[in-house]
Amino acid sequence: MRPNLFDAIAAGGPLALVGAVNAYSAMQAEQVGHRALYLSGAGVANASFGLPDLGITTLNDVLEDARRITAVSRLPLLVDVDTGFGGAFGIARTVKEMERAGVAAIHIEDQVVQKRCGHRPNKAIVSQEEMVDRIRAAVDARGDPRFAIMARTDALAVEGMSSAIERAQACVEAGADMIFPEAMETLAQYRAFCEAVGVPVLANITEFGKTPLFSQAELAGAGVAMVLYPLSAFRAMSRAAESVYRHILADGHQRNLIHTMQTREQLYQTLGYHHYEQTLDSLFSKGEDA
Ligand SMILES: C[C@](O)(C(=O)O)[C@H](CC(=O)O)C(=O)O
Ligand SMILES: [Mg+2]
Repeated sequence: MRPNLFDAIAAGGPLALVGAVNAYSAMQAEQVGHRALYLSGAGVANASFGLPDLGITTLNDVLEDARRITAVSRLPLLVDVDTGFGGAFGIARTVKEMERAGVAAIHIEDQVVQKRCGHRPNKAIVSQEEMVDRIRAAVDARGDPRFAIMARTDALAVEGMSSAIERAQACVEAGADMIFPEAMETLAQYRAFCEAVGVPVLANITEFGKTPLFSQAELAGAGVAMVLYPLSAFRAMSRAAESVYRHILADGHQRNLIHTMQTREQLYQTLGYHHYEQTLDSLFSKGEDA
C-alpha cells in the first residue's frame, strides 16, 4: 500500500515536503532520502506550461504531472489543487481523480477562483461559508480515509489573524485533516494556528515570499508538523539551466560547464538504467536461444 501523509507525519517531525516539478526530480528527492513530495500548482503552471500561477491550469494538467510522479515514486505526494477546480461536483471529481492517481493528499484554498500566488498582493477570498462548503465537498468525495484533505487559508493578508484562525477552525470542523495557513510572517503566528486548530499544520517556506526562511527546528518549536519547500529545487534548476544556455551562446562550447553537470553515470544510477539494459539483454538472449 502507498504510504500516506498521516503515517509520514507520525514517523517524526517536522516532515519536510519537497517540491518535484517532474518525475525525475521526484526520483532524485526520494533517492537522497526525503520522505514526502509536493506537486506545486505554481510548478505545474511555470515548469510544465510556461504560465504564471494565476489559476490558468486545469485539473487534467495537474493530474498528468501527479500521475507521472506517482508512477516513479512510492513517497506520499501532496498535490496543490488551488481552489479545487469547480463547485461541489468539480471538487468531488478532483478528489476522486487524485485518489485514483495514487496521490496521498491535496490542499484546497479559500481564494476566489481567479486566484493569485499566496505571496502576492491583492488576493481575494471567498466567504467562510463557501470555503467550508469546498471542504465538505472534498471530504464527502474521498473513498480512502487515509487520503488527507488539507485546508489552506489565504485570509491573513486579506482579513487578519483572527479571521484566518476562525476559518481554519471551521474547516477542521467540516472535516479537514490538516491546515495550511498561507503567508505567515512570524513564528508566533504559526504557534497561534497550531494551538487553535488541533490538527497538523503546514508551514510554506517558499523563497522570496512573505514568510522568513525559518528552519525546521524553529518551526517545530512553534508546533508545526510539516514544512514545505514548493519550488526550491525548481528555482535552482532554472538558474542552472539559464547559465548553461548563456555559456553555450557566449562560448561556442560547454567545456567550462562540465563540472556543474550531472554525469551520464549519475543519470543512469538515478533511473536504474543498467537494470533496464540487463533486462533487455536477457530477453534478447532468450530470443536467440529459441
Ligand atoms: C505553494 C504554492 O501555492 C505553490 O503553488 O507552490 C505557491 C508557492 C510560491 O508561489 O512561492 C504559493 O505560496 O502560493
Ligand atoms: Mg499554489
